[in-house]
Amino acid sequence: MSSDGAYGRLFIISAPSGAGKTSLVNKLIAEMPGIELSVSHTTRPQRPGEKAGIHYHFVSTEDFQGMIDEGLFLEHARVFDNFYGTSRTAVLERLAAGIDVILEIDWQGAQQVRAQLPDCLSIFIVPPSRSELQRRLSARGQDSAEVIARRMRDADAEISHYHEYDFVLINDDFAQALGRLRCIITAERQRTERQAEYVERLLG
Ligand SMILES: Nc1nc2c(ncn2[C@@H]2O[C@H](COP(=O)(O)OP(=O)(O)O)[C@@H](O)[C@H]2O)c(=O)[nH]1
Ligand SMILES: Nc1ncnc2c1ncn2[C@@H]1O[C@H](COP(=O)(O)OP(=O)(O)O)[C@@H](O)[C@H]1O
Repeated sequence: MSSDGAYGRLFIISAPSGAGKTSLVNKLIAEMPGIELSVSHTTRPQRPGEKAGIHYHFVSTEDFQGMIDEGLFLEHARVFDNFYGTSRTAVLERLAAGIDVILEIDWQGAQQVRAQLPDCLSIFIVPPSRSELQRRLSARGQDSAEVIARRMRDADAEISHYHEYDFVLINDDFAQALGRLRCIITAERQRTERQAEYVERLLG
């Protein structure tokens, strides 16, 4: 718990690959104090430009399985033939310290987190169109044509879970989508139960 007695809020962000969730979240975190991104573990190969411990904790399938066996994941899932998971202690310690945490995870992970921490707030990001999604995946220039084709094939399956989320954001104009994301986080921080201690102190 933080010095004012409040736990951090947990935000889940999901989107089909290439919709822009990492770009939006990185920008948000850079400009907003008190909110951090959870760094996932993955068995996927490191992309050029990605840094271990910053973008992901890159681990072998054997080590990932060991972490599952030890119960170290809050959630984990197989996505595009690789494993991804969120460290339980890293998230819970930050929430207990009053820091808001963002999880960038897929719909399977989102379901697992909601079942354990129902107070979390989840946001689904969609691209303006399929063709723009394909264009962004290609323009990112980090995946082979085969990997991009696989991600496009799986996009519909991810998007079909949009109704399980509290909010849906269309990432067409970047600045507008970022503004809307900021609004959701800010509104959540103003919830009555999160301000109650402050107001009670004011009342004496
Ligand atoms: N369940 C779960 N999904 C994750 C986690 N980390 C990333 N993902 C999802 O894995 C998918 C692929 O991520 P990545 O390989 O980084 O590709 P990108 O989304 O195109 O940058 C995305 O849909 C992510 O939301 C995690 O810790 N848990
Ligand atoms: N609103 C936007 N308009 C145009 N390009 C965007 C927008 N949002 C993100 N992008 C670009 O699309 C690509 C995919 O974005 P990224 O954040 O990596 O997606 P994700 O994390 O969802 O896979 C990147 O090259 C990024 O710069």
